[in-house]
Amino acid sequence: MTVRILTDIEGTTSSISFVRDVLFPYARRALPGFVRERGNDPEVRRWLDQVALENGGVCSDDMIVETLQGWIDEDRKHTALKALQGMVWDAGYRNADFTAPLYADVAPALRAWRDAGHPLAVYSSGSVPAQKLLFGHTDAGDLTSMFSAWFDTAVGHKRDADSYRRIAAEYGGNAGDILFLSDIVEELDAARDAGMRTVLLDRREDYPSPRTGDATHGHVRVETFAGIPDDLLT
Ligand SMILES: CSCCC(=O)C(=O)COP(=O)(O)O
Ligand SMILES: [Mg+2]
Repeated sequence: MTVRILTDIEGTTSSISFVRDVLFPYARRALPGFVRERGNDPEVRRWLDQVALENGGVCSDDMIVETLQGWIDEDRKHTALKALQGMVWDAGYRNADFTAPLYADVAPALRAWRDAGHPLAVYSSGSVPAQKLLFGHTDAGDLTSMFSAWFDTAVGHKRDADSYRRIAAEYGGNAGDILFLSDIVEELDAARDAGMRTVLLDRREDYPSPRTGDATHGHVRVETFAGIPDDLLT
């Protein structure tokens, strides 16, 4: 039996501050120009129309942009916002406005797991195109080829056990042979309810006060990928 690894991004492979202080403000600033230039592109329009619908239907593009900026400020994990953010970040990565910093332990661990035969996959609220952009432009180079599967909120929300059941069905193998890595205990609870193995990433840079005891909800807790116990990988 081969253990398959499924990893979250924000707070797990990359710092929360990169997402909140670099990616989100970039999207917030770039959205008005992006909607002006690409708002009639059907792939963009369908998401803008979805936002308008949630706002009662009839909405100017300026109102849609304001709504989206409000959702960014609230860190809403809305599929339309996430799809649009991915398109906006595309220009940022291509123009080298930023690269994606990974925690130093991440690329070596991913390589070691891949070389040991563990399939690797991502599950993030960020859209699959945004995930591929991030792993394609890391400070450790383009890591996209390491991953064999990518999941976003198209399978459901990350605190819902059914999302993990759907991932297990698509990713292959039994849920019990999938190890999910995340910094959010509620996501780990949902993965465990679906039968997956779980590890809580409790990174000091993101969480200055260690989460121990009851705060771990009984999930194995580590501070880096290097600390993940071998028995969870066999
Ligand atoms: C795919 S990178 C952008 C991250 C993002 O938009 C986000 O909401 C992070 O969510 P995660 O599920 O990775 O914690
Ligand atoms: Mg996270």
